[in-house]
Amino acid sequence: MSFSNLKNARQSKQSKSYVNTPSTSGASVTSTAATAPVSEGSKPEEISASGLYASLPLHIAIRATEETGRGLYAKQALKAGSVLISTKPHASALSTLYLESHCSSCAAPGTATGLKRCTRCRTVLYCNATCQNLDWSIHKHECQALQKWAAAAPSPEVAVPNDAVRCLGRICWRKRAKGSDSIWAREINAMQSHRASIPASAQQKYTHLAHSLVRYLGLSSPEEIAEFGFASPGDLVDIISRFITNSFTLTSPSLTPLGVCVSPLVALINHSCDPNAVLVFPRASNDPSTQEPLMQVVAIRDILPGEQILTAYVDTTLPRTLRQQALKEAQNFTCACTLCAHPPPVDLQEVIWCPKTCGGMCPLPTEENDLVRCTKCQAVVADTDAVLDALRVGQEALDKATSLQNSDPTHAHRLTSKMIPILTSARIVPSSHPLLGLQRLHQYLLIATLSDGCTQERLDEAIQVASKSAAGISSILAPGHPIRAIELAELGKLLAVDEPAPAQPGRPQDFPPSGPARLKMALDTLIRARAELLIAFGGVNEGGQVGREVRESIVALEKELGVWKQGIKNAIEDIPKPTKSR
Ligand SMILES: C[S@@+](CC[C@H](N)C(=O)[O-])C[C@H]1O[C@@H](n2cnc3c(N)ncnc32)[C@H](O)[C@@H]1O
Repeated sequence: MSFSNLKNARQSKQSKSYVNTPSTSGASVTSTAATAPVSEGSKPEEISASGLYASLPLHIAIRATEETGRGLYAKQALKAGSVLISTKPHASALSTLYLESHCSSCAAPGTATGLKRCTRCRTVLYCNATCQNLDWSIHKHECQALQKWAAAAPSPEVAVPNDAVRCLGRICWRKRAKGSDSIWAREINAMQSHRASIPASAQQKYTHLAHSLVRYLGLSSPEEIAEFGFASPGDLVDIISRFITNSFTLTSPSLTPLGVCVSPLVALINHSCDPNAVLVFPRASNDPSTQEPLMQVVAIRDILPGEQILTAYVDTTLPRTLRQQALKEAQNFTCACTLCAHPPPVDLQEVIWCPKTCGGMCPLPTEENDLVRCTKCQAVVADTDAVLDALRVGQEALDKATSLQNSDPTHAHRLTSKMIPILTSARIVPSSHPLLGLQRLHQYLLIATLSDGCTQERLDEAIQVASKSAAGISSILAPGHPIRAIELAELGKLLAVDEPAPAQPGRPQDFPPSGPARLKMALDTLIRARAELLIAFGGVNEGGQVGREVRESIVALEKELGVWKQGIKNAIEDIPKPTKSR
């Protein structure tokens, strides 16, 4: 495989992400339709969809409980790898970083012939006229708003509003066009709003978003606000609250966060840190320009009849304390899933190796509790201050490198290169935070440097880092989780890249191996990756775009290895047979 096949494999997973953020409880739902009449206890109660959600499949029901409000439930057994919901979002917007490189209609990356730029606003680009025409009914409003925004911008850095403002603008224009009584608008209004319980810490965010939206939509009078079906400025806060609570990260088929999108149906799904389903954008459609971006909810475990369908709102590679903190801050609820309520005695997301190297592990020390022991040999960790220091600087470096990854990748790479050995020497286990995050970011930055020149040294280093990331991820995420499947696919693809200067025969090299052994390892890894991709991105989608690419690589590698084996066979047959000596 040539190096170019690796491009687009994965870019950063570390950038800002949207989640479908929840509010306090079912009682605070202010929806106008399909609102949850919450049950007395925790027994889920079936509720009517009130004519909404045309794409709700027959095998899924909307039910509600006192504790979590509405949710989606399986009416029949659902197999891992089956696509539970497939729907186009009501609205989506690319983040500013991707406006130049992706189509603003179908979210595909630019092709070799290049994307076509809107000649009026010069801000959005499209694959072709089909994509442009499909987007025109909304973009015609957006186009003018973007031009006005750019003309008034004090500097080029703020010449385009952020994706949240642009997505909200798209929702408002579409709502105005369809009418407040349309099913489309009723579905938007049925999404949960936190207007009544906005935490003080979030007030500034809401105010800023509201000001930006008013400016972007060009609203200057109550009459203009009314045109969008808002009875008062308070209704504007409501739509912002619904957006913040229910928006999702729009991702590429390899999980790169590309922007934001909203689907009222998918927003009915509640959260678990141990989810049985995932939300992905596999690019499954046969008619990409008209259907994409297509959101799909895929079961990653077998789901029983009556079981609730649950996805994770937060990055589940993070330790429990950070997940809980993120859910509380952004979504105002305390997660009581099995992983949070009954954490395992050794949580692989926050552990160090035993100081006596017995093979056991110790929980991470904290400022409050610095007396920690190996759970296997009971050895006490003596150097807790050093571990705490390493964790603190590791977190700082991860935050800094994450923020610099696109603007100054060299600096970000220096930071990850420096920090990984420090955390490793503090005996942090590779699946633990923040080492895993640093490792994954380092891998992304290394792969990016390969495009400047793929030397054997750089390629081998990228493979070593990818292998550690894949091992760390595999120890904490279940088989078939998309992050795990993509990590394995990336490792396999790196192993399959043609070696610029393979190690000479006879020169032993531990890892990665060279020559045919490397190809065999690539093949095995890609076969494992494909099995997981078929679950993560749906069997009917053949594992999505990445699954289809991996299948092609497997076929190519099998051929290559076949040629090699045949070559050996031929060479053996060509060796003249020793003649019998007299
Ligand atoms: C995106 S909505 C999900 C659908 C929502 N239950 C509804 O009725 O519209 C997020 C909200 O659901 C609730 N929720 C979701 N997962 C929860 C969980 N694990 N525990 C408690 N509440 C949860 C929270 O109230 C949250 O504000």
